[in-house]
Amino acid sequence: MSSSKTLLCPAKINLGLAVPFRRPDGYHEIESLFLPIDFCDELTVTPAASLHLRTENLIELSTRSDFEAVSERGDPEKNLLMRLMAAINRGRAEPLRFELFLRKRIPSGAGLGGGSSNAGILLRYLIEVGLLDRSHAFELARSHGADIPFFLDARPSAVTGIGEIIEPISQEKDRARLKSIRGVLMLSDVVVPTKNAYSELKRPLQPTSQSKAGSSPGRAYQALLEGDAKVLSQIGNDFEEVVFRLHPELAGVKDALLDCGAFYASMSGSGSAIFGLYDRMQEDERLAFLRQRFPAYRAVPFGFFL
Ligand SMILES: C[C@](O)(CO)[C@H](O)COP(=O)(O)OP(=O)(O)OC[C@H]1O[C@@H](n2ccc(N)nc2=O)[C@H](O)[C@@H]1O
Ligand SMILES: Nc1ncnc2c1ncn2[C@@H]1O[C@H](COP(=O)(O)OP(=O)(O)OP(=O)(O)O)[C@@H](O)[C@H]1O
Repeated sequence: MSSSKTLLCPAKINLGLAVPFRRPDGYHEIESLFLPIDFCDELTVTPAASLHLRTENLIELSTRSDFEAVSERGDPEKNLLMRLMAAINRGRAEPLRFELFLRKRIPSGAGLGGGSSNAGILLRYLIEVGLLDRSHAFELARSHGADIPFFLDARPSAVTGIGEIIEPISQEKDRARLKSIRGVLMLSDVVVPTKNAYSELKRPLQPTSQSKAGSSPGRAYQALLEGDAKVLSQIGNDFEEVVFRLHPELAGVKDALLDCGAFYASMSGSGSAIFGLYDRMQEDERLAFLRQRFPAYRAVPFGFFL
């Protein structure tokens, strides 16, 4: 392996996210439809004399400082990419040495899985070039973050367990429909630490369902393909209740996305990003309206990453 390779690291959104209970290990069981989107970071991997991280921070929000803290301008050893490489190299006689150049667009604390995507895409690349076997990569993914296993093969999937049970759900015949859907992401300076969001749910230890989301990923996916707003309106994200209580303005953003024609709108993951899904029409007008109404937010158009 001598040349460099640039890899896209897609963000994900959750269409429906149910959290029925807490487990004895402190993690929570989830049930969600994960959809990768074409809002991406870019990771360039180049063989080098030493292992190091170089970054370009393209996050246009105050939360850009969270990423600065884990860049070469802060403490790069805290970056998930470097933590993963350290774990891989601990088990090798000859350490892997790369320059990892990350162009960062996906904000942290947004529920978009940005850091997890960087990690999953790097692991996938190392599998592809024969430097890591699949089962070791999966174990590293699982042990470094609940969202990372999904990004080893980022495609529309029903995700359960704590995030490690992943069933790809889309078929080739769905492609045209999925491509016809346009989304808008509303990004803000609000950071929701994932750990706090889970503990605010106050879920019981035993597997009795307290979820309000009623999220069946299969049902959510069918309704998405059919654009069935009625079924989709019954599919929710359990985190909205606790996050909207702390940040009521986010509920207003979701309502505005629905008011301007979304057939579905929701918070992603544990927040704070809010997304709306639209049939492909009047995108420019929609973005102009949202940007004028919410000047403190970034309205980012997206499609699915297929
Ligand atoms: C909210 C989601 O984005 C939904 O897709 C994910 O569940 C979050 O996954 P993540 O950010 O990769 O989470 P991790 O970095 O592994 O965990 C952060 C913290 O969130 C809590 N956590 C996370 C995932 C999970 N299924 N149950 C949890 O209780 C744990 O307290 C954990 O210490
Ligand atoms: N490569 C990385 N990209 C982003 N954040 C990183 C990275 N490595 C470490 N971090 C740290 O991880 C924290 C969480 O970042 P991440 O991008 O996973 O956001 P998130 O919105 O919490 O994701 P989730 O969808 O899992 O809720 C950041 O605040 C940052 O300190």
